[in-house]
Amino acid sequence: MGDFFQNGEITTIHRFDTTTIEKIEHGIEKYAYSRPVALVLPATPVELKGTALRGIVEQIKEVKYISQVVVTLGRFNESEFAEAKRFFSVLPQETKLIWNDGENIQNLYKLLTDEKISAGIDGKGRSAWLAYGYVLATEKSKVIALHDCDITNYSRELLARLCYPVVNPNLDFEFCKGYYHRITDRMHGRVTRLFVTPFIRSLKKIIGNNDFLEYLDSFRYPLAGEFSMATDLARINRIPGDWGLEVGVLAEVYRNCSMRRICQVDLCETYEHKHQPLSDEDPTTGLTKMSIDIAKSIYKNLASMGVVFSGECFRTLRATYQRAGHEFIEKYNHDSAINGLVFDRHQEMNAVDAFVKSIGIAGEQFLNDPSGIPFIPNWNRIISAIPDFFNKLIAAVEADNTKTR
Ligand SMILES: O=C(O)[C@H](O)COP(=O)(O)O
Repeated sequence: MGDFFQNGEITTIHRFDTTTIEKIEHGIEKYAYSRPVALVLPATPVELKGTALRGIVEQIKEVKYISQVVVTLGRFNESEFAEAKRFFSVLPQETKLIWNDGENIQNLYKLLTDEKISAGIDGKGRSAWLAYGYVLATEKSKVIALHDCDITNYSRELLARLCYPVVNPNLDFEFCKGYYHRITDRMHGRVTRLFVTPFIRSLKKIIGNNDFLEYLDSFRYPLAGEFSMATDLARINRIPGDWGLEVGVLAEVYRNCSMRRICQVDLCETYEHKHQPLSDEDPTTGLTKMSIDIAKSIYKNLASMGVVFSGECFRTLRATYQRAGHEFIEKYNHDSAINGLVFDRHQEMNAVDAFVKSIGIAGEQFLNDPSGIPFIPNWNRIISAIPDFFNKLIAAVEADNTKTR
C-alpha cells in the first residue's frame, strides 16, 4: 500500500515493492538456524477439498526456513483424516497433523476436563492452542507463524513478510500481526471496516482516553488471522474460545508485551478468502455472530481494566456507533468512487444496522454473564496441573501420525 505512515502505538512495517521475495527469504534463512520457525495451519474438511489449500501447499513446498509444519484439524472424521495425511505428505518439511477429533487427542481433552481445566469449545481457538502446545512440547522452534487455509491468492511472500520481524534478531519483535486490504471489484472485510473500527472509535468517545482502545485502534486489520510470535508468548498467552479470537489474542499480547515489541506488517497486494453471510436474522451464525463475540471480548477486556458498563452505556454506544458507521460508509463510498470499485450502499447500510443490534445483544449477554466463555488457560497453567502433559501430547500426535489404516 502506498504510504509510510506510522499510526498509533505499535510499529507498522510497510510493503514498498522495492525488494524481492528471494532477498526477504534469504534474510530469514540467515537467522532461522537460531530462531527456527514452526508454521501452524488450522484446517477444516471444507478447506481440504477446496482449491485454496492446494495453492498454499504448493507455495509452502518451496520454503526452506520452516523447521516444522503443524496442521491442526478441526472436525475431521477418520477417512478425512486419512485423506489429510495423504494431502500434506507432499510437504518436504517435518509435518505433523493434530487430529483434534480422534480418540487420542479427545482423551487428552478429557484428561484436562478431569483436572477441571476447560480447554474451551471445539473451534479454531482450541485447535490453534493445542498446536502451540505441541510446538512448545517438541522444543524445536522459537517462532510460531499462523495463517488461515482459505487464502485463494496465497504466495510465499505473505509467509516471509509475516515471519521476518520476529525471526530477525535485529528487529526482535515478539508479536507481528499481518494486514492487507480485501478488495476484488469492491471492498470486502465488512466486519473490520464497518464494525470494528467505528465501534472502537465510538467506545473511545464514550469512555475517553484509554490505552487499550488506542492500542486496538492502531491495528490496520485487527481481524487478520495471520500473525507470528515468539514461542515464549505462546506459553503465557491465554486463548479465547470463540469468534473473539483475533481481538482476544491482541488483548493478551497487550497484557504480556511491551508496545515496542509489537508490530504489524503489510503482507500482500490484496487478500481474498471465503466470505460468510451477514446472517442479520440469526445472531448465532455468520458475521452477526462474529460481531457479537468481538463486542463481548472488548467489553470483557475493558471491564477487566476497570471500565464500568451499564444498560445506559450500551444504549448510548449503539447510537454513537450507528452515526460512526454511517460516516464510515461515506468514506468507503468516496474511496470506491476514485478507485472504480462497485459500491452497494444498501448492503453497507444493512450491515451497519445488523451491527447496531449486535452491540445491544452483546451488551445484554455481557451484563447477564460478564465472564462469558472462559479463556483457554495458558500452557504454564496446564503444565503445573499435569506435569507430563507435553509428553502425552507428543505421544498422541505420534500415534495418530504413524497409524496406517
Ligand atoms: O475481515 C472481515 O471483516 C470479516 O472476516 C468479513 O470479511 P468479508 O467481508 O471479506 O467476508
